[in-house]
Amino acid sequence: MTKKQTYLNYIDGQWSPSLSGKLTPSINPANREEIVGYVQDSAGPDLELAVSAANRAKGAWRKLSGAARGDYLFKAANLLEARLEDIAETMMLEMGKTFAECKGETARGVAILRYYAGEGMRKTGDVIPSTDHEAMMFTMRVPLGVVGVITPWNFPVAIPMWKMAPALIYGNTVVIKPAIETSITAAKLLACFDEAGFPPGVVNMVTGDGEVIGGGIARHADIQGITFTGSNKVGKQIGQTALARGAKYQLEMGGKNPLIVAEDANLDLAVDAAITGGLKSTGQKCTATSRVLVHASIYETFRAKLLDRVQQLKLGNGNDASTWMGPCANEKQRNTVLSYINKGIEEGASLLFGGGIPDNEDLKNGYYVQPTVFDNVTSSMTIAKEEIFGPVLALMPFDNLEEALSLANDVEYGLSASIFTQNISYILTFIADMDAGLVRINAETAGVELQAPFGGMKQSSSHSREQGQAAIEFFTSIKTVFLKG
Ligand SMILES: NC(=O)C1=CN([C@@H]2O[C@H](COP(=O)(O)OP(=O)(O)OC[C@H]3O[C@@H](n4cnc5c(N)ncnc54)[C@H](O)[C@@H]3O)[C@@H](O)[C@H]2O)C=CC1
Ligand SMILES: O=C(O)CCC(=O)C(=O)O
Repeated sequence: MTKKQTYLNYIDGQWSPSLSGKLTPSINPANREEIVGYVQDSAGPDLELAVSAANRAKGAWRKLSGAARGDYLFKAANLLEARLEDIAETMMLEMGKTFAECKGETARGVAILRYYAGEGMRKTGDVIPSTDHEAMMFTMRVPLGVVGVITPWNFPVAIPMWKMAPALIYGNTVVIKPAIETSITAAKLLACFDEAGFPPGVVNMVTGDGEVIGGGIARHADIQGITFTGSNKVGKQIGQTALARGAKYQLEMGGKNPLIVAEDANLDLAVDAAITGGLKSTGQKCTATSRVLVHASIYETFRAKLLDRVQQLKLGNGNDASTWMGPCANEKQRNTVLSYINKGIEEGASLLFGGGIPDNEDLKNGYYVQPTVFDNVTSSMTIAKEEIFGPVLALMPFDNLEEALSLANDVEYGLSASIFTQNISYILTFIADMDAGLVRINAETAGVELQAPFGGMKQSSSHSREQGQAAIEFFTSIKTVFLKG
């Protein structure tokens, strides 16, 4: 057996082992016996070194022009593009998505870097007329300082990139703590920044336990901004810790996203959207469809078409080109999904398909769970309310659009939502009355575009927006300048 590689922290422009001397294996969720490699199980003193390095680097980095910072991002983008296959394969091995999805996501990472590299040349302020005709008044955007980036395992390239790239282009230095499950992918991303020649301390990565390193970032007095994507529980803790010490924070958390299928919908397209939006990436997207609300007049036809398709989905290792859906990303996640499925059954929903661990011999070493469809779901059931983050669809009938929207909005989350219809009045009502940060018409609930603002309403986010030009709002402060000769 070949010895698996150990990946290091990246601090102050150097690859360094944790002072703790401890390592954590990264396990392939498609085969729990396969160790992908080892990453540093870091402790507080490692974080201390990274934050000090970022703090030392921030003065010179913010003084560079946006164009100069953009040049570094362009170089990192080119390196990521050149390593796309390797990084995509690492992502697949660490979290189980299909190779095609991993390649798509890595290409998205390249595009995000290029988009924000270009932002370095765009305006960062406004001229505002002063009441004093001899004075000039304008705003300028200034960086926060050191930004802590805490990311999950479900988009191991895209999420770090859509947080790090805007943080850097607007003049901040960064300390990232990726999810432990996908820390090798993160190390390979950081290698692109290293080889792009970023000055030491501008980007730093410390891998390790969520509470120790992520919590350490939230508490650290020298970190002025924290951007987080992950669970609602951890997000709220980070928000409270940051608020208590006056740091800026941005939280992107869960969703319980509805897909509404009106009586005039193109049923084949709506079925496609329910399947790809709900089950691709094994349902592990905050934008995944989890509730499918179908008009009563077409409910049975839709259900039959959906079941027919779901039964044909092929589970397997992401490296097999015929695989449609991989495993859950880790054992804890599979246990969570199975416990939600059991809750659905206990609370009286009808299990139409799936509901358990597949019994195929070739899948027994992975954290697989069958794609699952429930019928007779009511909005008071746990599976209709809480984020499952797994391949589980809950079908619910409705009689009119008003009822559909009331069901769709009857959850604590408000991230994304879709409707399938050709009826312009339904479309306008849906756009106006759906409480979600992302509303999509005749398209699945998942899939965001990097140049547009992304974020949720209600409990889905801390109400700021990521991506596109909206990112400038979080990663900078506004300075208003009054200038008189
Ligand atoms: N919105 C999204 O895209 C995501 C949502 N989730 C939701 O969260 C559930 C649990 O997944 P987890 O991986 O356990 O998410 P998590 O919220 O525990 O982890 C996300 C990130 O936060 C870090 N973290 C964990 N505890 C922390 C703490 N006390 N302080 C600071 N940072 C901490 C983790 O190490 C990771 O980097 C999923 O079932 C899903 O419902 C998970 C991943 C992504
Ligand atoms: O749907 C997407 O492309 C993005 C989803 C996402 O941001 C997430 O799951 O964290």
